[in-house]
Amino acid sequence: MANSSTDRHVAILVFPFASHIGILLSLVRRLAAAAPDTTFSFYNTTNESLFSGPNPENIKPIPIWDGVPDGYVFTGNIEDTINLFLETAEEAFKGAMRIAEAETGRRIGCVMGDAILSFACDVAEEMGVPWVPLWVSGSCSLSIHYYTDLIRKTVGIHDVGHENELLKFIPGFPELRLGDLPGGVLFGNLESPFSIMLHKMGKTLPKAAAVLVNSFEELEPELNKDLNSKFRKLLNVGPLNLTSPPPSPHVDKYGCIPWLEERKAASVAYISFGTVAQPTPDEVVALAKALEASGTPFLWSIKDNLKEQLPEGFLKRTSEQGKIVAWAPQLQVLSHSSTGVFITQCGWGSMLESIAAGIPMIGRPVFGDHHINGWMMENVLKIGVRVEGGIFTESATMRALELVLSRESGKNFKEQIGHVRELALKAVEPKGSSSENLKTLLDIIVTGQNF
Ligand SMILES: [O-]c1cc(O)cc2[o+]c(-c3ccc(O)cc3)c(O[C@@H]3O[C@H](CO)[C@H](O)[C@H](O)[C@H]3O)cc12
Ligand SMILES: O=c1ccn([C@@H]2O[C@H](COP(=O)(O)OP(=O)(O)O)[C@@H](O)[C@H]2O)c(=O)[nH]1
Repeated sequence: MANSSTDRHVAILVFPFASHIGILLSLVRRLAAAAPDTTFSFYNTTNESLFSGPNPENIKPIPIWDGVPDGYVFTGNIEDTINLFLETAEEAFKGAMRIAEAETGRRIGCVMGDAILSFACDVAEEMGVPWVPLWVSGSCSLSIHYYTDLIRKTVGIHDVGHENELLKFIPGFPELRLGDLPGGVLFGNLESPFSIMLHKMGKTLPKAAAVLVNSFEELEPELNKDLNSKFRKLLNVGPLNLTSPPPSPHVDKYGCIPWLEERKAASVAYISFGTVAQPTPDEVVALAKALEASGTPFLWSIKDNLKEQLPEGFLKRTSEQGKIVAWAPQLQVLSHSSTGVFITQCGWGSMLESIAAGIPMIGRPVFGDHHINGWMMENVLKIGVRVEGGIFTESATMRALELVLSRESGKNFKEQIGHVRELALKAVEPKGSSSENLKTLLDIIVTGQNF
């Protein structure tokens, strides 16, 4: 028996890696504020910092096991840790959901969560409640996971050597290089739990009451039109960095903003590769040489282990030109008037943040959805370029900096991303497409209607 709308209980299943957690929590904060009588149990491996800031009281954090056995020696490869988590996740979540129902005294009436956790569909079916997954990336990568079987059947599975072949049969993709597909579709380890989970997700999504995407309809109209015909409901509810900004602005621990204040307008290259990806040590050297040779002011968020790879004397020679930090308040940096270009790995969250700030990009995709995100950025949205050859060299990086920062082409990129930014801002206005979709979502999860 489903609860009444005054004592609804929604379970939120988290994929606790990369920026997935924060994106999902930002949506749940928005829903919890709009539905104060509904309980949202949020199942995550221990991550106290997430709930250190102000949170609606109707979000109940529920700890789950991360799947790492006692005494396990980490390999340093995040995919190994992800695979450990995925191997025990279904039972861990089921147990935690029973605890949440006992502690709240409320039966779970809807199962939401990261779309990667597609076993949640079976769990919801067993409970007789709707499944509402959130894909934290864009419709471009989501479409490829939906069409994975067709792609494999048509193209065949390859290891290497076919990267430059073109796909021309996926709706919404006029043509796409095989090398730009997410890992685990045709290339890479197709048998890893992570790849298997993404493949299963693509086949399970049509059973969802609604598929949520961290994007906005106007960004990928052709892709959304096709996926809308394949799923019961496709709801673009983003950009979530705009609809649901973090509860408290990031602390500027390393003084990035005061440093930017001293720089000329639109002159600074901000560099970051997200929370997981890293360029190779050789590329760190090439990027550093290009920045020094071009004289481009730079703000570089780089993990300490890579900082040691910087060229001898680079930090001293560029002490007036650039600033190196271990972490930057990225939203505030991208929004600062001194920032002129974002050198990024093309993570979806970072790309949306760059669009919201109106900052053109230079992309160096690393793994996952980065390549297809970079393809969108360069070829469809035309709001930046990917570095020639796909890896940083001194010459290719200097050409990209010149293209985006100092030529007429740079003005075109700035103008174009201004148009895309306007579309994003319009989508999250009270009558915008994403705001309307959020209302539909609330109907589904709170009143149990509209699906
Ligand atoms: O943290 C990750 C570690 C890893 O070994 C692989 C991935 O892959 C993906 C991924 C794979 C395929 C796909 O279509 C999308 C994503 C990861 O997702 C992260 O999603 C973020 C959404 O804002 C962002 O796009 C990141 O760049 C992705 O890495 C994570 C990992
Ligand atoms: O110095 C940094 C580096 C990254 N980020 C944030 O970390 C997230 C990275 O997400 P992205 O989609 O780029 O990739 P992921 O980390 O999921 O691989 C984004 O929200 C960034 O704003 C940040 O705040 N400061």
